[in-house]
Amino acid sequence: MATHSLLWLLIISCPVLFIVFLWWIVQPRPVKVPIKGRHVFISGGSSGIGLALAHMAAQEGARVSILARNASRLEEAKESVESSTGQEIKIYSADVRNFEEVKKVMDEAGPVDVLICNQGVFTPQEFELQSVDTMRSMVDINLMGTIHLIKAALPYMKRRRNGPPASIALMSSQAGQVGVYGYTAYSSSKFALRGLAEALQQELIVHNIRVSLIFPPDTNTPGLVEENKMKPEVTKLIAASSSSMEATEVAEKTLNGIKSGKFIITCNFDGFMLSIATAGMSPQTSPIMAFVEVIAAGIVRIVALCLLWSWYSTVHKWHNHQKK
Ligand SMILES: NC(=O)C1=CN([C@@H]2O[C@H](COP(=O)(O)OP(=O)(O)OC[C@H]3O[C@@H](n4cnc5c(N)ncnc54)[C@H](OP(=O)(O)O)[C@@H]3O)[C@@H](O)[C@H]2O)C=CC1
Ligand SMILES: CCCCCCCCCCCCCCCC(=O)[C@@H](N)CO
Repeated sequence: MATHSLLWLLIISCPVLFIVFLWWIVQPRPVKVPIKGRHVFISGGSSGIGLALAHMAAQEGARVSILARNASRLEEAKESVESSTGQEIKIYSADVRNFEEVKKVMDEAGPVDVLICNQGVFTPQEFELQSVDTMRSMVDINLMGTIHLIKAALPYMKRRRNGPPASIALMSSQAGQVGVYGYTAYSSSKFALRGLAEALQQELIVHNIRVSLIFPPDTNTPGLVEENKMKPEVTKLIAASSSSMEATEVAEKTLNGIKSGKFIITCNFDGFMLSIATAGMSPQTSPIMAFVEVIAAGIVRIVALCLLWSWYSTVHKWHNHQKK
């Protein structure tokens, strides 16, 4: 009897002690990043996920600025956000590829509290068929554009002295966690954001700035409608491994993740599994999530290997079908 209860005590106390240990070591420490009354700057805010974010942030009482190239789409976005939320928002027309333009915008917009680098372009195509120019535009807009935005906004963000933490959020993709057929250039540009975010968080922690990385699945946006017109069949089949979402749902996950100071922000259950499979050396602020990552690692790796097996079967089947 006594050994029985001792055994139970051990079984229960081991995980509890382990969680306490994780709670003690996780870095950066968990924080809250308030949105209300703060300056939220969203690039690519005139369409899709960015526009949904602008609506939501304005609804929550943030001072919202959005940036994109096309001036008339910016005007439309401004009208729609203002009429539905009653909050005034600022619009800026610039191409993120041009650092001088971006810098001018940031000088004019004033200090940003929450910078959401969401602009992005995606053209899926087999590597051998895709032109170097198309590839370069994805890397330039998705990666260099993000670097330009942060570079221009950071000096002002760092000048904040006290007050709640600031935040820099980068819109990656599930194709930034796993390479996917047809996304050679796009996946490169989105994987790169992870390295950027991990290194940047180490540099900015002392300035009380939190970095977040968002990994959405296929999301119903004007961008996706365009993308689907030329998506290779194999890319469609593989991307269907994760269920698709609405822009408002992704925006909600994003904003909640930013407010909780999360480093990795996942959007659906598949994305949650993917984040465990690719936890790597990314920071984890939540001791519970750290616990789940450790306990589930082995089994999730098996699931990942099975999924890869099915993806490779798809590729082979398609290849054989094409040869016929
Ligand atoms: N939709 C999806 O399935 C998924 C999307 N994502 C990512 O989410 C983000 C938003 O995607 P989504 O809402 O679908 O995209 P949309 O195509 O609907 O919107 C893209 C936005 O980015 C702006 N933009 C594009 N290029 C530039 C540029 N050079 N300079 C400034 N602004 C630019 C566009 O405005 P304009 O053209 O006027 O400049 C527009 O506001 C992207 O980073 C994308 O990679 C991630 C996973 C899935
Ligand atoms: C271990 C368990 C794994 C769970 C399932 C993982 C499924 C991964 C599917 C990847 C799909 C990539 C979609 C990219 C969307 C995107 O960015 C484009 N629409 C362009 O915007």
